[in-house]
Amino acid sequence: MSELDRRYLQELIIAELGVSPSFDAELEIERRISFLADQLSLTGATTYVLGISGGVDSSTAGRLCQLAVERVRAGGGNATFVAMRLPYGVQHDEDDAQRALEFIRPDEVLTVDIKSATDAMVESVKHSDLGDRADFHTGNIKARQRMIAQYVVAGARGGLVVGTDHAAEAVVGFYTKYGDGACDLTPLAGLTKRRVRAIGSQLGASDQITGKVPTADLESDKPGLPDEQALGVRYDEIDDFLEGKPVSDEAAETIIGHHRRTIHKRAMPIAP
Ligand SMILES: Nc1ncnc2c1ncn2[C@@H]1O[C@H](COP(=O)(O)OP(=O)(O)OC[C@H]2O[C@@H]([n+]3cccc(C(=O)O)c3)[C@H](O)[C@@H]2O)[C@@H](O)[C@H]1O
Ligand SMILES: Nc1ncnc2c1ncn2[C@@H]1O[C@H](COP(=O)(O)OP(=O)(O)OP(=O)(O)O)[C@@H](O)[C@H]1O
Ligand SMILES: [Mg+2]
Repeated sequence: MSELDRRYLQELIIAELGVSPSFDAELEIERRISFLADQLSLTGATTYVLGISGGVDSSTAGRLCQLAVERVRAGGGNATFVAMRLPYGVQHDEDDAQRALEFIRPDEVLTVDIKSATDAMVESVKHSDLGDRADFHTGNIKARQRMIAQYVVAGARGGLVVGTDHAAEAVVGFYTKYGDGACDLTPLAGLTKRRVRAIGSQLGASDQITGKVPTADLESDKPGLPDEQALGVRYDEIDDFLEGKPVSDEAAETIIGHHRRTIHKRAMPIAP
């Protein structure tokens, strides 16, 4: 691909994902809290539901949700934030998840262990050929079990499920389709990873939270596998690409390759 073609594609992707050329953490916090508060009155929902893993994305989105529901209540409205802990058995970095909850100070914490549901599904499909990546596919079952748990709570409480997708994940399609990719609204949309960290930090998250190595943590064989290792590209490079800065040929090709292979995840289902 020529330099000019690549540059053009970069601009198209930046526009597709709505990454802003400038960034002010305070302004973005205000804009996103207002968005979350407004959506409750617009939809008639009274509850936000979000899984809290201990990672920076859910910590930041969770705090924004809590601040939004507090704002709605201060205005006389009815709104609650339910933070869900969704471990698969015992989470190896449970301390980080507890630190995230201390930072968020959610109205309610609900814990659902997704292990039995995940294991039951694995057992039920084991007669089908899962090939040599069974642990990888089980990881996607975990993400989808978390989705089910959040949707049942949202359904029962007149709530909406909050997603943590942002531009740096969306561009490479690094999420499970209809798993953590399934949600009703995405308050972090358009942000690069470093901007999510900056917002988290501005909201008062500790360095331990904002500096935590990003991990999907879905594969039992590879606990805490860093996203950057799975993706083959660093978030700093993804962020530079999305902020319109130059990146190495290798990084650009990796990002564009992931983007191309995951177009279907950012689109409606294919129809005739
Ligand atoms: N061209 C096409 N047009 C329409 N649909 C297409 C398609 N190609 C695949 N598909 C469908 O998409 C499916 C594959 O997508 P999907 O099921 O998502 O699975 P896949 O993309 O293979 O795996 C999910 C990836 O996201 C990562 N992840 C997941 C969850 C959370 C996080 C995190 O960062 O926290 C990361 C995970 O580590 C893994 O690398 C196929 O099984 C097929 O059903
Ligand atoms: N163990 C878990 N408990 C509760 N929710 C989870 C868990 N693991 C993942 N999730 C949900 O799935 C989302 C996607 O995970 P992802 O790893 O992208 O985000 P994160 O863990 O918040 O941040 P990071 O990407 O930096 O690790 C999380 O934001 C969270 O809402
Ligand atoms: Mg994570």
